[in-house]
Amino acid sequence: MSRTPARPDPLDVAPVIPVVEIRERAHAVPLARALASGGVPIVEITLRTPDALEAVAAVAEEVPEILVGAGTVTAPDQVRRACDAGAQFLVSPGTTPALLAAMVDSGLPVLPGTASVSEVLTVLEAGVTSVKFFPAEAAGGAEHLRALAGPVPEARFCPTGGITAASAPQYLALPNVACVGGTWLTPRQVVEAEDWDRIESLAREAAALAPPQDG
Ligand SMILES: O=C[C@H](O)COP(=O)(O)O
Ligand SMILES: CC(=O)C(=O)O
Repeated sequence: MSRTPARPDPLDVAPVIPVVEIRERAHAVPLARALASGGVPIVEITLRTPDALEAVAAVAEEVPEILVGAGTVTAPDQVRRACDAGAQFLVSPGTTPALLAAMVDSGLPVLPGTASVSEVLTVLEAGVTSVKFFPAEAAGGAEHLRALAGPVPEARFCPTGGITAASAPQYLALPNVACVGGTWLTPRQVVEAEDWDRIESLAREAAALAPPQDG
């Protein structure tokens, strides 16, 4: 009998989840390889570009050393398409009952987006404890998350939105933050120049921000 191997929680892979918009399909595989070589074996490809699902599929197929997820999942029908493409986790910027149900039903690890205590409670009610906090800087930053550690200690966060290499450590120091998300590892001009060495070096710096935490 074959078994589907358990997939790691995306929060436990690296201190940073790189959030990537793929504008050229051919960039997906070398970019993923550069992140993994730099010590960040995880990437969230946002479903914001025409080639995003094919990029997810290419990375899932050709870069087994990285965990590839689909981000910007905003509607239930995108969940099936992301699963069919081979996504290994799903990320949404926000949460609705229908979207949350579809994400949970997928059986994949999920990172639903929240910006309020009520949204966090909704996600916890669905049995999900890995939670995205978006848009982190605009929605209250590290102070917001520090305030949540008392009333909802079971929620583990990946704050995303406006975070940089300079601001990441203040989030990573919080007990309820497992990792942060951000685009700073993959600047658009660096990707367009296909400067994969630079991406690898940015990943190396990000990997050194903090060790991955145990589940
Ligand atoms: O929407 C964009 C990402 O979720 C975060 O981007 P950022 O790290 O550039 O703020
Ligand atoms: C905001 C984000 O990272 C997403 O669109 O999933």
